[in-house]
Amino acid sequence: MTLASRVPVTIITGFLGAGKTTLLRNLLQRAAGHRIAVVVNEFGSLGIDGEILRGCGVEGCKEDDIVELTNGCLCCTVADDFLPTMEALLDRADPPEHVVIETSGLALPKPLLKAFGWPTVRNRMTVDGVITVVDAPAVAAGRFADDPEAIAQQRAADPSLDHDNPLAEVFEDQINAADLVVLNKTDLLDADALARVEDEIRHTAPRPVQIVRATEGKVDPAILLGIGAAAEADLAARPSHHDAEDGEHEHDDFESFVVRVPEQQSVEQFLTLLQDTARRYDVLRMKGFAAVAGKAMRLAVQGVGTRFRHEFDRPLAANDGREGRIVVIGQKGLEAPAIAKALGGTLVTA
Ligand SMILES: Nc1nc2c(ncn2[C@@H]2O[C@H](COP(=O)(O)OP(=O)(O)OP(=O)(O)O)[C@@H](O)[C@H]2O)c(=O)[nH]1
Repeated sequence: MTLASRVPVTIITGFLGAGKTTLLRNLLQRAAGHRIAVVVNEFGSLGIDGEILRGCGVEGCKEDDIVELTNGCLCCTVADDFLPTMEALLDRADPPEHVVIETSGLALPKPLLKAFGWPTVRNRMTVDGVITVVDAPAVAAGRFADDPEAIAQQRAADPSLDHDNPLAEVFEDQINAADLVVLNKTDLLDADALARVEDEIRHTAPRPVQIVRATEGKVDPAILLGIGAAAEADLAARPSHHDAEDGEHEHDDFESFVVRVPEQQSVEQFLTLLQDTARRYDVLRMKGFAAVAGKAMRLAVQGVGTRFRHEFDRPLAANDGREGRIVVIGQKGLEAPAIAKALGGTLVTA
């Protein structure tokens, strides 16, 4: 295979709940007809993103075009899991024209970029672009900002300290790697606030970066695909906290677990319960499914902070039972048993 015919790969990154899966679903719908393979890596063990994408309803989008890597965070399992997956895609009788990778919301993209320099894929794939999806209202609310007082105190004790907020570190790495930033959820901010968020991103980025605004991840596929960045050959321009950490990074700052919840009496009560619990325990992300009394359809719920959405997404199968499951993700120290109790459920994994 000549260098010119290397398969382009687009990496979609962005913090938990920024809208990566929503953007990808939209892209698959609008780019129908192209042979796109999707690799999804999620933090939390329910495989919800893969299920959402499989249900995208796009004609010609085959089930085995969506590959889930659930064994830990992509950026730490590159050699074991990721590279063999890439090779298997390339070796298919009908290989994809384009590969899109959705990283977990906590992944630092740089180790993944580095993987494209490995001998087994170097001559066969090129990173067309890194797209970082940003949750505009979360930035505006200061989710990724350091507490200036706390950091000043901690720096006095440890001058090498960069951030006191682990979210700031992940956000910065994801912006640093970007060829394109999609500023998503613009429906939730006014023009002034959006302009401030854009300024903050430009200020964070180590080099000029293109920013496009979006709602519901709707961006023209022609903007997303075909950037032609060859990002794997341009690593020095993409500084990372991972560079200084000898290959380790701070997933220890975050944790996730699953809560089994009983059949719910009403959608409204359940949403209120989820919201109250997210607020009280400072949960970053919740997503999952539940059964509701008298309903044959499954209730899918998605929470980013205290903002929740829900839909009845598909009929419950006979073997689904009436018990639901919710993934809960937050910073280390989440009170898992208390959260499970607050949701009226049982803790499955901690
Ligand atoms: N208001 C609003 N909500 C949005 C928008 N885009 C996505 N969402 C919602 O935000 C939630 C998270 O979206 P996802 O696409 O699942 O986010 P993600 O980045 O894939 O999440 P993780 O994979 O868990 O990191 C969902 O409830 C979406 O419906 C938007 O533009 N506006």
